[in-house]
Amino acid sequence: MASRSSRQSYSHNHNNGSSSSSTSSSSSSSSSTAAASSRTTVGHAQPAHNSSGRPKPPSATSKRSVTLNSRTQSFHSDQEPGRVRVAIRLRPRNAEDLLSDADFSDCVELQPELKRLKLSKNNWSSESYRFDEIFTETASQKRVYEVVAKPVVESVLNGYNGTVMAYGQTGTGKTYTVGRLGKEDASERGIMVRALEDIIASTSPASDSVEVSYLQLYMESIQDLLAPEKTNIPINEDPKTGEVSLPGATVVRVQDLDHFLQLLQVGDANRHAANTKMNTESSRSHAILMVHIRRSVHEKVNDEINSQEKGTKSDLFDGNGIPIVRKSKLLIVDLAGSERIDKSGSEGLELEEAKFINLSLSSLGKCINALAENSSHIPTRDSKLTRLLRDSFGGSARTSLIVTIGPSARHHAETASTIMFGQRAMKIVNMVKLKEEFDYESLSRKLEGQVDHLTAEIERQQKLRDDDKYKLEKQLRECHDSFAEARKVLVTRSEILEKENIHLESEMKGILNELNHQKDLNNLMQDKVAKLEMSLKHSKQHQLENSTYQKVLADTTQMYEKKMAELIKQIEDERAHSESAEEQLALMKKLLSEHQNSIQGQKQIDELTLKLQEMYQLHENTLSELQSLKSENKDLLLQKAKLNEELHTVRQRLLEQEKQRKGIENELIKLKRAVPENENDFEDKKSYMKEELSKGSSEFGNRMGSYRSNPLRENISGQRATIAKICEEVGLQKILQLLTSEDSDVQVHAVKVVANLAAEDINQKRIVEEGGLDALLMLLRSSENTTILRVASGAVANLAMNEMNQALIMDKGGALLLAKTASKTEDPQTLRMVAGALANLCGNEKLLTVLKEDGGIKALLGMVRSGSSDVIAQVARGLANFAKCESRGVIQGHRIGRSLLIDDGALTWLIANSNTNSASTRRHVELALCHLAQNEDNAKDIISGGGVKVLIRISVESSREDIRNLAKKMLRLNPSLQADMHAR
Ligand SMILES: Nc1ncnc2c1ncn2[C@@H]1O[C@H](COP(=O)(O)OP(=O)(O)OP(=O)(O)O)[C@@H](O)[C@H]1O
Repeated sequence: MASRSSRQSYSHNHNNGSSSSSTSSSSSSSSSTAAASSRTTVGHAQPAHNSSGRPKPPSATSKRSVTLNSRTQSFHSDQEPGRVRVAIRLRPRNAEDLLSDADFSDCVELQPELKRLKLSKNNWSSESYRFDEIFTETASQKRVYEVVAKPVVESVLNGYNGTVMAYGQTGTGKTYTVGRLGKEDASERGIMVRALEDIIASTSPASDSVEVSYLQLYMESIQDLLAPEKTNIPINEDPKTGEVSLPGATVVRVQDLDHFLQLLQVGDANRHAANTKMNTESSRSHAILMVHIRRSVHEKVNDEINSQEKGTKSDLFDGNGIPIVRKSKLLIVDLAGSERIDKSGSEGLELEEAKFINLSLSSLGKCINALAENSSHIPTRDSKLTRLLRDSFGGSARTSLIVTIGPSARHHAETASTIMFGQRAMKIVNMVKLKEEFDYESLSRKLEGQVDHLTAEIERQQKLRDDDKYKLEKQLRECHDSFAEARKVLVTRSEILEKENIHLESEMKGILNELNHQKDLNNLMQDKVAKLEMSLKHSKQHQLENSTYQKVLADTTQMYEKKMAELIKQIEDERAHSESAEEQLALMKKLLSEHQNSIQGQKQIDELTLKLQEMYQLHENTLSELQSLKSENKDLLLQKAKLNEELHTVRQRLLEQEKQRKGIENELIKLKRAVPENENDFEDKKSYMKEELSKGSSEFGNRMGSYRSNPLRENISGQRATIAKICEEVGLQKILQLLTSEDSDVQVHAVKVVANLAAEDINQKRIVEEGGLDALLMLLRSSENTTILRVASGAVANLAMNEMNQALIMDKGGALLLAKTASKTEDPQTLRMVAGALANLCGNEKLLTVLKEDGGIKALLGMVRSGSSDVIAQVARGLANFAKCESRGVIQGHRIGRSLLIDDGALTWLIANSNTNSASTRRHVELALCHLAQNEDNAKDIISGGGVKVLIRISVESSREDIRNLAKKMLRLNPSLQADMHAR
């Protein structure tokens, strides 16, 4: 139930929808509609409104839109979005009604079409009431669900909290309406099952979660119906949001409807039911089903919100599709019966139950009255039920109430009060709020996923690039190799060609020379032939002229002709030779040109070079591509780093939020728990342990064992650890400053913390160094507060355990102050602390004289007046310490004279209390007497005080063997005591 301040700004008072008539039943239309319209104009949260661009609340689910009939819509009309809706359901007559109400007269008459109910007091008077819906006894479970609960369920699916509750007298059908499992007949299913059916159908297990807790509130104790051993579960109320939660309750994630049915069955089996006279199946507890829905909001919606709320969200989230979750809670409550105790005939435990039920229901009624009347105080804290339902009435949830009534006139009074309850509830207007938040967890998961994806992508690209690079380098190497090979081949070939060329050229030269020679010869022959022809001509002339010579001439001619033929043949041969030489030359030339052609290989080299250049270019390109990929890679890495940073920021925020929340919770708890209630126990045990340790008692080991396992000790060490942590966080200096605070409460807490710190050896030095001892002594000097005096004395006692501090305490007048404190208080706890402190100081041999002068011994002895065995035990311990130090001084030879204890009357007290019942006191008294007996100078007083007899008894009867032996030794070694013994 919301606080008055928040509610006032949203709600508006509403007229009662009832009208009464005396002789006839009138269906007065005192208009709740009119009132409702006035309510909606008063700045209501308007969840149905979509002007803000937010998803339209309660009327539609995002996954499965469920069509509502006109009656459903009017029940949850958008006109009054936050008002608590109330429906009446009339149970059919049962066998008992039929038996008891012989005349079948009903006290109620339903007018469902008018949404009115007439309640007849008697035959002549009735009252008419208007409700949001009226269900007759024939109304089906399905219709009841669809009208009353389904709109709430849809609203919850859209991110609003919702409550559906059944209220009514025992046996009127609350459990039937709300909790019926309907295992055999699905049409019988109640609201819980139907609600979960819809929720499961409208959510996706991949992105959403549906979790349930099932509890009962029985006799003001919340019990987990899914784990019945969990009882008394505390209620947690968020001081900021007012959200109510039960951190100790079992929360089960629902897998499917069968799973939920199983859970419900287990819960129902555990539900405590006691029979009453009115209904053998009566539920004596309030059953509460809590359904927590967490839904991821679609990206689109997210974008819409981002665009609507630009500037309000951090840049980090802009355009990134940050997941948003809607968390909502549905409460389905089956209240225990609202019958009157006297009428139910309850007795014994059932009477007690009924009282608790009445307590919770009546405080629910009070809250509803207060809310309906716009009261400034809503008494939500009166019962656990109202604390649990704090948010359901006047809070931020959408609430439907189904009021169940029976028809019988016998229950007129209960029915009337039930109806009035419903009427008042109708006036309450809630401030329905959408609860959306960034899903930092899934954002974190999403970012992690992105980072992983990017990392894998970078690695993949890097690998691809490495592969490409490797391939290109390989190709390049191969090109280089083939280029070098080709070059080598070309060089060899060109060398060979060169050589061949030179050879051919020289051969050609030779042929040319020969040809020229042949030509010359030819010319010569031609000249010769020409000359011969000339001579032949001349001869022929001579033949003519000289016939004698004709024959010779003929012979000569014949010879010359022969010779000419020979010469001609020779010329032709030469010609042929020349031709073959020319042919050879042509061949040579051809060969030469061929060779020259082969010189074109050079061109191939050039081409290859060109090709290589191209490949170089390609390589260059690849390199530049590599370069750009590298820079892309760099960008990706930068993006990754940015995402990591964002992830870190988000995690930090999550941690901070969590830390802040825990910090606030813990601070309170810490402050409450910081100081153990009974630190004295610890002190006792600690000094006891120290003492026992110093004696090396064998039985101490056993005791120590049991002490270690003592839960009190564990508790105290836990508290000590908490205090040490606080000290670490707050700082000792600040805590010590608080000792001087003007607020005595603060002083009390501070001195308790300091006392606890002082109990630990490791803290004592620091406390003294930082002025803690001065502050504690100041408190002893000035405070009148018993607690402060007690705890400060305890703290001084703790510090006085440390030998280094003992002289300081004495120097600063600690003994005087302790003595003064002892004289001004009668509080045994304080006296015990003071006695403990003085007893610790008594253990320092150097301080004995000053301690006595400052009145320490007198103060010790004075404190026995309290009669407290704890105080007396400390006194005895102090005297034993004192006597022991003295006897040590006597043995070492630097102390003479009788004991300082004797003047102050300690010996007399020791002798008188040597037979005390307290084992601890007795042991210390025995020890003190033994040590006093060590000093010959004390003998006279011991003898005169009757101490010899006591020492003899100690030597025989002491429970401790070492003390018996010590007493025997003293009696034997002290001559005066020996003499006295013999004289007896
Ligand atoms: N509308 C209904 N139709 C048929 N039977 C009904 C109807 N309402 C209640 N009953 C029957 O009446 C009996 C009492 O109902 P139920 O146990 O639900 O009452 P209740 O209000 O929850 O009682 P209690 O407060 O004691 O738990 C049951 O047997 C139930 O089946």
